[in-house]
Amino acid sequence: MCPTEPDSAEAAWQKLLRIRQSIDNIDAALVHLLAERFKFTQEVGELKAEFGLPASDPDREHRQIARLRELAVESNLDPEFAEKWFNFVVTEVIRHHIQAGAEGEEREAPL
Ligand SMILES: O=C(O)C(=O)C[C@]1(C(=O)O)C=C[C@@H](O)C=C1
Repeated sequence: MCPTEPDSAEAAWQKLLRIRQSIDNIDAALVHLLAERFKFTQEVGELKAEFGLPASDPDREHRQIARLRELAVESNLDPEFAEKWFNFVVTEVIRHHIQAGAEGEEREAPL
């Protein structure tokens, strides 16, 4: 048996708990990072709504996807997954931008 492998069910359980602590920390960091990203995209949405800019920017998205796919490969992460994750987040951002634009229009033209 490899010396770093747990040699009993108890040792395996201790190792699982230790690994889960790191997974918990990473999940917390991801939530914090996503919250920060959405704070910034909210600012972008307000800017776009104020100046009548389109909610989505497909060129920017394509450039980001190419960049993130490269970073994923370098980091040994599946580039398909990186692209899916980005598209999932951006779809939500665009939904917020459209909502912000509609609310801005309502404020400008009340019934
Ligand atoms: O950079 C922008 O213009 C944004 O609105 C942000 C963002 C993103 O979340 O990365 C979202 C929508 C656009 O299609 C492109 C990028």
